[in-house]
Amino acid sequence: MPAIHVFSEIGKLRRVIVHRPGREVENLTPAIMKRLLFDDIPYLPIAQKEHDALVRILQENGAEVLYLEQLTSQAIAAGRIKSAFLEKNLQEAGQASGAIHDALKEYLLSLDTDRMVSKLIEGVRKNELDVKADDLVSAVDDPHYPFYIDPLPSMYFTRDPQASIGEGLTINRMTFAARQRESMFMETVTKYHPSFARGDFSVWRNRDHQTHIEGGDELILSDHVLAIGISQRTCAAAIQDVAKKLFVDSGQSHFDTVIAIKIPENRAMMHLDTVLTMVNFDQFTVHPGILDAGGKIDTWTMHPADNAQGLTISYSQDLKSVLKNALGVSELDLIPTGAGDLITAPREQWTDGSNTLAIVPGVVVTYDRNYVSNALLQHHGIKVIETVSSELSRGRGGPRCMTMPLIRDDI
Ligand SMILES: NC(=[NH2+])NCCC[C@H](N)C(=O)O
Repeated sequence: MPAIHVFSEIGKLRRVIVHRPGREVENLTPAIMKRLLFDDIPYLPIAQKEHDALVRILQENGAEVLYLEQLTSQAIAAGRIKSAFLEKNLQEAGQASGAIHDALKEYLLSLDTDRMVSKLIEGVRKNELDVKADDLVSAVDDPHYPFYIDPLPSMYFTRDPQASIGEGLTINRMTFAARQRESMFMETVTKYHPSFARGDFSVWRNRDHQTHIEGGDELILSDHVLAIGISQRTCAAAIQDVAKKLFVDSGQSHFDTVIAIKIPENRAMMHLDTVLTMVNFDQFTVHPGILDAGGKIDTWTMHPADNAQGLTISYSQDLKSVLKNALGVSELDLIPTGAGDLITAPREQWTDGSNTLAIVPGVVVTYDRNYVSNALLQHHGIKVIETVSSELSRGRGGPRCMTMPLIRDDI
């Protein structure tokens, strides 16, 4: 089996990457949480229990669960790149040189590799180090700001900084500075981890770009169709870039259809998977808030072509018929989040009621708190496995965001 094999959103989940929330979450304060993309501070011991419960569900249903920080640490050991990995992190964390850089480097290198990797995620507080500021960079450092290295509290949403597509992945340039370092970990894994050493996968797009794309916007609808959100986090240029790459490398990619779907740019709906996820061959959850009064939404479908752009584009506002055509199904069941109720829909969308993780066709993992959406899914014949969600949901992501599939069975 190649290192990556994901040709659907719903094929039986076999191998998946997660990150158990750690002390980075306890490094949030009201003063910095907004910038670090949190609306509240999760209670860590409960968040960890909830995360462990999610992992157990995945394992009991036949998935192998891998932890991103362990993979990173193994990759660093295999590549003997501890110092280089640290240096790159320091640079991107804004500590490229000077006395602070030197003190951080000495301190972090003295830790064993596992601990160093965790520490780069948790963040480094100023009171952990004793720095003699004998250079300008260090002298002008703001003494009231508590961190030398910011925490990465969104790290448990492993879906976003990297996303599998077919037998490859995108390693993403993240939109906000708060998350930019996150994709460095998977970049290192794909370069140095023994499980990726056969090179039997493609990097469709790496993190060295100026335009942004995030995995929450990347949906694998079938073995030849992708849907990608144009959103707060993903721009048209990046989508077109991925489409071209997939079309040109068609020998390896199989993908001949990319549907760009424009969703509102706001905090609650930062990615396509917060408002639209696939739960079965012909069934999706959809947040009614993305459709206008006439039930319309802007979509552009791209196919490969022998022209200067290398692709054709067709525009439509009829999401249902676009999806039906692309998937070759005669009927499509769009199941509204919160049963489409004026209050329940936005409330449950806020806690990721639309963010389902399919583990086989027709079986999804969802947060227990979104009980109206869950009941409706069941009513539509979907088997719903509920997972506990009081604290995890405070990070604004659900079961799909917290899981990055590496292998799914074909359907
Ligand atoms: N695929 C997703 N919807 N991910 C949710 C990410 C939440 C994270 N706090 C952020 O704002 O970036």
